Amino acid sequence: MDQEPIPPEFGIVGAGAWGTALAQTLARAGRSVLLWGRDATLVRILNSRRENTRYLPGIPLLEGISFTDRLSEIAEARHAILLVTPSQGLRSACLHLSPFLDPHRAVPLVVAAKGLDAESDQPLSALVKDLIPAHPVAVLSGPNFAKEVAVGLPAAAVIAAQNVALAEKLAEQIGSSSFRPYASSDPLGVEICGAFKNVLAIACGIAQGRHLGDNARAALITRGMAELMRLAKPLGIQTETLVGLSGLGDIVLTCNGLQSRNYTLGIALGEGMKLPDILAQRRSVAEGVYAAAALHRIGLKAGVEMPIVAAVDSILAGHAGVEDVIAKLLARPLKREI
Ligand SMILES: NC(=O)c1ccc[n+]([C@@H]2O[C@H](COP(=O)([O-])OP(=O)(O)OC[C@H]3O[C@@H](n4cnc5c(N)ncnc54)[C@H](O)[C@@H]3O)[C@@H](O)[C@H]2O)c1
Ligand SMILES: O=P(O)(O)OC[C@H](O)CO
Repeated sequence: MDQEPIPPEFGIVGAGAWGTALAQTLARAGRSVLLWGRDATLVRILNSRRENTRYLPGIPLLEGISFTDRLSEIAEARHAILLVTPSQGLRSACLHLSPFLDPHRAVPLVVAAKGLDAESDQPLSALVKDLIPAHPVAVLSGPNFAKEVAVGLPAAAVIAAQNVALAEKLAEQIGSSSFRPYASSDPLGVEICGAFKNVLAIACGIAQGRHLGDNARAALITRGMAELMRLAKPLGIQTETLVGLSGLGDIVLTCNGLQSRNYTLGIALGEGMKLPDILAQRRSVAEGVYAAAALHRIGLKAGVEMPIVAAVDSILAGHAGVEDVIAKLLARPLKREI
């Protein structure tokens, strides 16, 4: 008699660079993983070549990973389901996944995308909770370029959940000798940091593209941190989160790293390219393009001054040119540092 196949320990929704890298790190930790991609052609390539030729070319994928284009199979995952679509695709991914989930088993859902829902300005974990209320939700974030994680270079991340025991359990299950997740009880803080760093990386890229120098980048990063600290207060975000892996850690990485899609998008803007032309040349997502407007609105609602976020938003929306925005930022009245 044929035996029923054992469901995978982890399901991953989204076969882009990060979903694939997370599958790889889980497989390296000895976990069984099923990776879902919505594009059947890519899934066929993944199955036949065991390489994500589109989003993570040149990296052989480990044996513990299987691939599917059927979301129903992901719902069987025993430990957790990682949600790794771009932020603006998460709503539809949840709506498609939800009917297959068993609310009585309530497998944890882990948001590994970095952004905010542009329809509601909600953090993604809140969106998932709204759409799939019976399941516990956690978030995974930190300074992690997909390619480095995929080849097994050392990296650290943070896993946050309101119930910190869940975050600790997931950290145990996901961690390995090359990938160290730290647990946190501040999912909102981790998500706001993850969205914010992408916007700041675009600002730093613009400065780089305009050849404004290293001093300007250091000033932008530091004043960006000041904006984040101001926003953190009314939102109730823990200070430790701001200087943790999802905050300072990811800002250090993304605002300097030529591997960053947000930073390089900023460079192209600074060099004078138009946003639609930059986006048309890219296959991969640059989340800061969507997060800037949402964060700007969140700042206004909270009564918090966020000049760098506002500047990036106005450039991306085509309301102002790069030169004007830079001149305006530099002409702001002098004030106390804090
Ligand atoms: N690439 C990285 O280094 C990295 C690291 C950490 C976090 N992240 C975050 O992970 C998320 C995904 O990024 P990525 O790098 O994997 O993106 P990517 O551009 O490499 O791939 C995105 C994938 O999502 C799929 N997709 C797009 N819309 C979808 C939808 N509506 N439903 C289902 N699938 C959809 C695409 O087909 C593609 O497979 C982003 O929020 C990003 O900020 C990326
Ligand atoms: O390429 P980016 O700019 O999306 O950055 C990737 C990761 O978020 C870095 O932590």
